[in-house]
Amino acid sequence: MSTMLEKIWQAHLVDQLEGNVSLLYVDRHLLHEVTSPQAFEGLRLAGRKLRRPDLTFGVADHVTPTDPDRSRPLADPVAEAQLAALERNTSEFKVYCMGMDHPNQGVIHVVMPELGVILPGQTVFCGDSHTTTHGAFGALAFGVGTSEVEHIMATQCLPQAKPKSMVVKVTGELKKPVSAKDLILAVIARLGFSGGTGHMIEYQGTGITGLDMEERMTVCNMSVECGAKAGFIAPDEVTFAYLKDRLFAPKGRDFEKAVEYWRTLPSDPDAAFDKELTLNASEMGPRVTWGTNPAQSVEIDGQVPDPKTLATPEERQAAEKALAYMDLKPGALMTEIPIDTVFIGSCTNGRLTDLIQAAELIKGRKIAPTVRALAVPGSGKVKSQAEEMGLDRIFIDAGFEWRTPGCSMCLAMNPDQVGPGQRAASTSNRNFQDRQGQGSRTHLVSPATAAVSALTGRLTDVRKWVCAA
Ligand SMILES: CC(C)[C@H](C(=O)O)[C@@H](O)C(=O)O
Ligand code: SF4
Repeated sequence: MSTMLEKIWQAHLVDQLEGNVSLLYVDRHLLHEVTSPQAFEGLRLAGRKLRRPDLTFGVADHVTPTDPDRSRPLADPVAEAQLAALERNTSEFKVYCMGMDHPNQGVIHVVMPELGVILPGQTVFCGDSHTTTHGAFGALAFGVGTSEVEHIMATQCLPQAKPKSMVVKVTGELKKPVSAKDLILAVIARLGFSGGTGHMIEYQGTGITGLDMEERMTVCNMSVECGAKAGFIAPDEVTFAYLKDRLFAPKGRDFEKAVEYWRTLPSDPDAAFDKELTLNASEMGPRVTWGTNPAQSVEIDGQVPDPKTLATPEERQAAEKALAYMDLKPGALMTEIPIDTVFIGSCTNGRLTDLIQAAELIKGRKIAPTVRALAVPGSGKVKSQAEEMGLDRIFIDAGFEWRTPGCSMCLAMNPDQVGPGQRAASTSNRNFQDRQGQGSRTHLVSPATAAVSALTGRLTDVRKWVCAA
């Protein structure tokens, strides 16, 4: 009668500390250039060794420019220092690291799964909130702070209070072109910006088991956006097939033995959860955010809500503030909102299937002359696979910029930014004030919605587009 959370927690329990705090063993520790330099420095100052370099993996992504010209030193001295520190530290402490020139370099949450670094039943931590992505494999995975990064480096353990459990049951199946991104935006809208706080969400139901691994990663990636500690999905045949033969995954007989163990991980059918939510995937349409947090979304054929109609004073106040920042009027049709920037990429939607979906819609067409559009593969592997399929040509011929891998326009830590007052349709996961650049306005959407919106120059209902085409 255990949940998957209890099973994985129990299997990693090193010691029970005071209160509700457990000391957990860490199977995978992921590092990037923004949150690791200080932790390495702390380790060095304390004269400590890195406990398990073999369980630690690094990659350059956040400040890495996506310009194909990657000459060093970078123009931004802070970015240069962060990248140089990552390279120096991982080489000194003997950590496998994909620096800026490594062929597999890319966004950490895209790169690690595709190399088979992440396996079901593992504990996976990283100084990055979207570590929740790896829950797609049935791993207990979430972001930690820089001091915790240092703690893991030194001990390979992490003290943690056990979160509460929540099950989100998604019945039915998505009706294409409605996507996993629309699904998770709908879940977050239902739960609210902090509705998941203190909980670990397990996603269940046909709406989830029908998704491929890339779609499951999109769902788990955004779990943190409703305040949840993490989200995860029980491993199944889809998971095992994805992992087989990946670089760091077990091979041959070891793989079979691992699968036997992985099959024991799913929550028992009668396991009890602290909280439960049910949604029907077949009723979902494409979604778009209108506000400045990812819970503020409606379906694309809807309207900007009137703050007065919202349930609580907090929601009303947040909506008023958001609409002022976004320069939107209550009642405006979402499909009448013009956009000038389109970003397809990030750890939410920078994988091969995301690029394929977008490319199918723009093939042989041109983006609106008022739009700047970026297609940014999430990793070197995604980029080369996309290029083998000729997707780069489709994007370039349509007027997109085809970039090299990195976090890019997802956050304003590198040269890809949305200007003040500009409005973007973005496949990333956060629409906070100034997120994509000072004064930038972000509408979170799926790759399909981003693609058709690039063509029309306004937020567009991909269902109508598919019918018309
Ligand atoms: C820079 C990093 C610490 C941050 C995170 O924790 O998520 C970033 O990846 C983000 O998406 O906001
Ligand atoms: S792509 Fe965006 S959300 Fe993902 S790790 Fe990079 S900055 Fe964070």
